[in-house]
Amino acid sequence: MELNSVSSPAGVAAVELDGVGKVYPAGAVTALRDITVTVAAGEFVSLIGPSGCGKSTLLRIVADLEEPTSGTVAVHGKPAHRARLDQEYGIAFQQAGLLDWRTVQENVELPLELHKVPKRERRSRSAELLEMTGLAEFARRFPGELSGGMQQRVAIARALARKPPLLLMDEPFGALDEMTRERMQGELLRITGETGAAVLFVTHSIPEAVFLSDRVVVMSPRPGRVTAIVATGSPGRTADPDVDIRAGESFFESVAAVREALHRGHLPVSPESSPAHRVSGETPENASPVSPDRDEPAAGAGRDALSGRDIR
Ligand SMILES: Nc1ncnc2c1ncn2[C@@H]1O[C@H](COP(=O)(O)OP(=O)(O)OP(=O)(O)O)[C@@H](O)[C@H]1O
Repeated sequence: MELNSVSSPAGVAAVELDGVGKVYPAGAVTALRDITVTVAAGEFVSLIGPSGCGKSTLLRIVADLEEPTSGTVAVHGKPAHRARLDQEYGIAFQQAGLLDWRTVQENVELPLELHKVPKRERRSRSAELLEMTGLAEFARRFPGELSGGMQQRVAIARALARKPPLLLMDEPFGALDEMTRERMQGELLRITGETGAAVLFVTHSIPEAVFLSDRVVVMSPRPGRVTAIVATGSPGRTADPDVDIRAGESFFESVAAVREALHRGHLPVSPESSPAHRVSGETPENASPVSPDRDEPAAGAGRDALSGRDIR
């Protein structure tokens, strides 16, 4: 099927964040500080960090839903605002954001409608996506009749409708049961593998980040800074379908590396410590497996990245 998928300009990064900071005026909250990250065309990059460290804010800045206070943002070489107008990406955020008065099928077809894709093509594409997300029998239902997880799957199908060259996803699988979640992870990799789309993905799950990503960007507690990048090589994409990659030793090692980086990011930062590790332009090939932003080894007490409990 020939869809009007958007192609990424050759050699141009999908996302380039340079020195991005964000201070919310309400309460003068510094959410982000000096974030420099590049997502190459076709690359899968996850953001992981403790609750409130600014992951969603960063994604919203890329999507031009928030203005950065400092630094610059480019999406396929364009300023964020231009990229939004040109619909350079598909979005699937925590809140499904579906239109209540449209059926499931009509929600999925919305981006295609906006781009004047003929009806027959729209129908065939939405049918394919609803089949993939296990929602075929709910095509004519309305969002209010679905569970939260099902609504989330509709939002994912909609984000994929135009086969965009970039997907911005904020915990898209958070509300799904474990089996559906694993299936959707596999489907997402299959689809992005087929379309060559880059993905900037927010998750709280270390195994999910490792399974999906070429690189995992680890952030500190608020104000969010990049404290490490773990090159994981997208094990889910390269895996032999007959092998349970999640049970393998190298998968376990990557999970341990991200966990360790998260814990290190929780250690207090002294004013003398060096600035956050620069990651701009790093690729899966040249990124170090773990790139902490300080030289000191992890020592002393901190907070557990995921539970918020104290760790020793
Ligand atoms: N509109 C806003 N006005 C003021 N402060 C905000 C606003 N949005 C977010 N914040 C603050 O910015 C910080 C980062 O929030 P954000 O939602 O980006 O974090 P997060 O890492 O995505 O969190 P979680 O993992 O819990 O979803 C938080 O301290 C939050 O309270």
